[in-house]
Amino acid sequence: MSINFYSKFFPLIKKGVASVPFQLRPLSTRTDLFNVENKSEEYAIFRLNKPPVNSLNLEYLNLLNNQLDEFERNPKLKGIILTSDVKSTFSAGVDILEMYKCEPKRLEAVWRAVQDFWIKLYGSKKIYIAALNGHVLALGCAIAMSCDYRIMVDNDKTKIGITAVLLGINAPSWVKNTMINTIGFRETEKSLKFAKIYNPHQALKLGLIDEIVSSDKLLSRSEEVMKTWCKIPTLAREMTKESMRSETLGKLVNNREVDVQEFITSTMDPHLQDNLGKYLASLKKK
Ligand SMILES: CC/C=C\C/C=C\CCCC/C=C/C(=O)SCCNC(=O)CCNC(=O)[C@H](O)C(C)(C)COP(=O)(O)OP(=O)(O)OC[C@H]1O[C@@H](n2cnc3c(N)ncnc32)[C@H](O)[C@@H]1OP(=O)(O)O
Repeated sequence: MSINFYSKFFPLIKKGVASVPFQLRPLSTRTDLFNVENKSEEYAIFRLNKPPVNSLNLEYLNLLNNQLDEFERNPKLKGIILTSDVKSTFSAGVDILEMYKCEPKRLEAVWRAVQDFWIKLYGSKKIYIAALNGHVLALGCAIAMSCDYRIMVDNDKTKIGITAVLLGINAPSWVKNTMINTIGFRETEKSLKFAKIYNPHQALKLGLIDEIVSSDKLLSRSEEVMKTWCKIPTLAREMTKESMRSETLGKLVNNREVDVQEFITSTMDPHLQDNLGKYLASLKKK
């Protein structure tokens, strides 16, 4: 069995690795919009920081995609804890302003960047732990589900889920598949069909998250789990992850154009545009 999982799906990245020798990275990387702290050679903490809700627009997705590539290029790095510095929100998903009254070319670029992000994250050989400090909605939920493990703060007001259907959106098949692989077919069907939003205890019961901790323990517990997992034989862990995920991953990798066209067609639909306008207004009114 091939163990070269990442390069199988990212031949260009593979080419980059082959032509650019690995260089030692600085201890941490800080931009205005995220922060990477290398806790040891083996793992890093990756904090999203785009207030007010870490919404994902094209520029931010491109920035995050570059950072995922950066992680992938570091052979010593085994795992990443993905979290957010924004108070009470992990991510509210795609920036709705990218979808409302949008230019088709820009929308296409946004969706390709969303696909890239999911393919890189879901297809990574590294260990990703989602440390969910706050709300985890829509694409934010798909991102969390694409990690290997989810730990969420114990706060009844914190929400996790995907409510696409309320706006007339049929979630893309790779989002559905990611959810099916996390909580099973029946619960996914109920969750998406009825736009279910869960608090942490409901999500834990469902298996949508794996642990709940108090907010002051979120990072220490995530690091504890990460350290344990870093001790697992790397090759076997990577091969297991590949064998568990390659089928689902391949379904999007081999079907990207159809997925792009479906997204553009459904988003440009006047009825959906109308819904998005009302939804945006309701968010602003609060
Ligand atoms: C629209 C499509 C819905 C679902 C699609 C789902 C799945 C399909 C998967 C693939 C496609 C993915 C698409 C998406 O991800 S679209 C994004 C959908 N996201 C949401 O529906 C979340 C909306 N936000 C909220 O519910 C709340 O903001 C949240 C996260 C619970 C935080 O609440 P709170 O702390 O009270 O903050 P505010 O609501 O006051 O928000 C502050 C500020 O941010 C603006 N904002 C919130 N979310 C978004 C967003 N996703 N995009 C752009 N802007 C957003 C909000 O309007 C406020 O703006 P203001 O100017 O008033 O400060």
